[in-house]
Amino acid sequence: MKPLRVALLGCGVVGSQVVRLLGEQADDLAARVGAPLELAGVAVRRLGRRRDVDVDPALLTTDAEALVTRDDVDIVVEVIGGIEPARSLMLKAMAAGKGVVTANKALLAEDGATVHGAARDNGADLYFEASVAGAIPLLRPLRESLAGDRVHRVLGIVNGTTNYILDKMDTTGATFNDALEEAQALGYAEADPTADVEGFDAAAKAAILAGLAFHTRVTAADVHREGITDVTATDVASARAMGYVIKLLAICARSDDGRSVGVRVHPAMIPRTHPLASVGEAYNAVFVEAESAGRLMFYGAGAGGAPTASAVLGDIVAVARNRIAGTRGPEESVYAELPVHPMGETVTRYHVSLDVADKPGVLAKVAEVFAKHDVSIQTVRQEGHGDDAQLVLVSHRASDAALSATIEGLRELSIVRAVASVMRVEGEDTP
Ligand SMILES: NC(=O)C1=CN([C@@H]2O[C@H](COP(=O)(O)OP(=O)(O)OC[C@H]3O[C@@H](n4cnc5c(N)ncnc54)[C@H](OP(=O)(O)O)[C@@H]3O)[C@@H](O)[C@H]2O)C=CC1
Ligand SMILES: N[C@@H](CC=O)C(=O)O
Repeated sequence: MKPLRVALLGCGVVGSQVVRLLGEQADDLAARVGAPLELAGVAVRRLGRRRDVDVDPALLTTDAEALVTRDDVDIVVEVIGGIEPARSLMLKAMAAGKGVVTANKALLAEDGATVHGAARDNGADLYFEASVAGAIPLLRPLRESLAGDRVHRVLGIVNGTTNYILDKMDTTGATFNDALEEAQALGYAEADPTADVEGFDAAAKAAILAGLAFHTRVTAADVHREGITDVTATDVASARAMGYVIKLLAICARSDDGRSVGVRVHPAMIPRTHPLASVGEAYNAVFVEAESAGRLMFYGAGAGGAPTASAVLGDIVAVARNRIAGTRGPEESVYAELPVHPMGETVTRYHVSLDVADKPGVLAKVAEVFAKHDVSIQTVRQEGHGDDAQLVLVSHRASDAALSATIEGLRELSIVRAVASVMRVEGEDTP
């Protein structure tokens, strides 16, 4: 059988592992696909750079544009990252009739409409399993296995770098910066790690997940996003002391009436007994709650070269099989135009620590502010005395707007020296 030829765009952390797997597993892949898979070329930025894998120098090129339209190329794999030139190269490849595989969540979340539109208009395959949660097969189940169900909520840990940092801060007392450096050295972080620690990467993944789960269009700009740069060692330690752990969560949920969706990424305290609490290192875990299927949990390596390359290879095999069979994979299924509601309308709970004057009447004044905004207090306790006195409160569920107005009100109280920390609490009532 005639080989299927793969053009690889990018040979960094992920791309080098794609090259390795294509070489090491050539016989098995040929047997599974029904034809050999051959590398037609590898586009990079710097030809002379040392790589984690041996690449035949004759395959390397800096002319990615020429590579993606070559007649002898069947499948284009984009693992460059970022918006341009990745988008133009993928559009060119699809216009030239190639099947495309990508791990590029930033692009899909920013301009999925253009990329999916090009796949539709050109009758081209577009597979992107590696764009969310690394090795975990998550998008295919959402796109295909759950296509007959109604998904209500998708919730989980979708960024390996921030999970690695928070886990190390919690379990070894590592500093934020040391843990981030380790995550970078291990190949988990984005080229610009701000994307990880400020929550942009998780927000892009949340947008992709929400779009697939609810058959609607969600872009990164629609996602409420908070990163982990404000999470301090003290926050981590006090969460631990109270039986919680801090995780960066992505939460995509239909509203109760089903007419809108909420999509948010922020750090949250979850009880240590919650299944997500034990997700350590750069692992990811995602719950999907569907009407008939009930609650499903997906867990595995969320970042890193080899795990991500595993997902890329799965997509290459799918595209290759489609080409041999003369079929196409699933098109994007966007039929519901569900607005994304503002974060203020989302119902959450807050954990609040206040540095307060240690004198009678303080609790009453604080409680008055909560009551003014119609927010009910679930628990309250005092820690420390005198100059070290702190009130630690956990609210019942209320709209995020009411909760943030409560915090503003507390800041204005003269008996509150400082709002020491505010963190959302998740996972006590639901998984
Ligand atoms: N790392 C991970 O754990 C995961 C990454 N991803 C996604 O995979 C993609 C790749 O990530 P990763 O491998 O970590 O990134 P790297 O930065 O390690 O690799 C990027 C590669 O792209 C090449 N490149 C950059 N610009 C160009 C250009 N203009 N033309 C041709 N080649 C170019 C670089 O070339 P050169 O080597 O010469 O500099 C490099 O080989 C991103 O979209 C990322 O979000 C998804 C899941 C997990
Ligand atoms: N930087 C990302 C890589 C995988 O998507 C992460 O840390 O999760």
